[in-house]
Amino acid sequence: MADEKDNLDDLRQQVDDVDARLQKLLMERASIVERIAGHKGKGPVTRPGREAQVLRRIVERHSGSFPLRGMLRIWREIISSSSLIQGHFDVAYFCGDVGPILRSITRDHYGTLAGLIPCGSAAQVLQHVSESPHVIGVLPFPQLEEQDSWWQALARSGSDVPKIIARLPFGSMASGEDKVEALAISRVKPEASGEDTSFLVVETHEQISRSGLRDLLQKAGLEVLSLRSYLESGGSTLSLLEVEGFVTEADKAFDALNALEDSRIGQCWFLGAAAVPLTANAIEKKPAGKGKQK
Ligand SMILES: C=C(O[C@@H]1C=C(C(=O)O)C=C[C@H]1O)C(=O)O
Repeated sequence: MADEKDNLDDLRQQVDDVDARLQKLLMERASIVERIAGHKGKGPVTRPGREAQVLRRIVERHSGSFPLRGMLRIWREIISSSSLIQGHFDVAYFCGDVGPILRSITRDHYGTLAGLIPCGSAAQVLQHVSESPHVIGVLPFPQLEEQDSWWQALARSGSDVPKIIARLPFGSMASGEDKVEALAISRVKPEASGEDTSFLVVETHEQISRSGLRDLLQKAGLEVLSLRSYLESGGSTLSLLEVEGFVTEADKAFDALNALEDSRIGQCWFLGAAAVPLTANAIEKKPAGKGKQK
């Protein structure tokens, strides 16, 4: 029931006033971003770790009836537009089996203005990203026991080898498509967000069970969250491991893994790291119902 004191025209005037304030604040934000760009120089325009922190704070602060998913979507748009103020970037995405879904996940995350490059194969995505630090790649999250997966191509050393930098969707924005996940790759180094998982590839020369490999990694201080293996033609096995935390080549855990000196273990590569996405639970726990909040 409308409050008698509320006059409809007044209320609309109040909405218009809030809109004007919001727009002014966004313009003010943009001018601060321009100053940040001045400090960054030629540094990367998108910073996935920092972006995750910004979005997590949105969730923490949220209350009231405005749907949190909508709020997160608005902020993704703000962040991507802010990145584009600083410099151009394109996003090459794989339009294979889950192509239309990957496209909408990519668009949700990188916003209306990002240039999208549809690619018919993961190899094409990798090529675009390898050739330019201004291209981000979006690829399907590797499935268990998938034979020919794109991550094997990242198990190489060198500064021009793309790394995993983000996991999408971050805020479960694409409703109904949440089950499809993707990983973003870039030539720009991954950065910690404070709550991350890392991706490693470990080569093994002899038969070693999944639990055996998990135990070995635990000895090196690495908590394995998931493991996908692929038998190479030469007889060795490459395993993609997702481990808890932000673990890079420079990390002690990585050294410890190399120092195990277990003859079954061959080379190890750091593939990158990604901020842990917001769970549906974290988003839904913020009530969107009327009148529940002060
Ligand atoms: C403003 C920055 O650049 C980008 C835009 C951000 C934003 O709008 O909040 C956050 C991180 C970067 O992706 C920054 O690096 O701080």
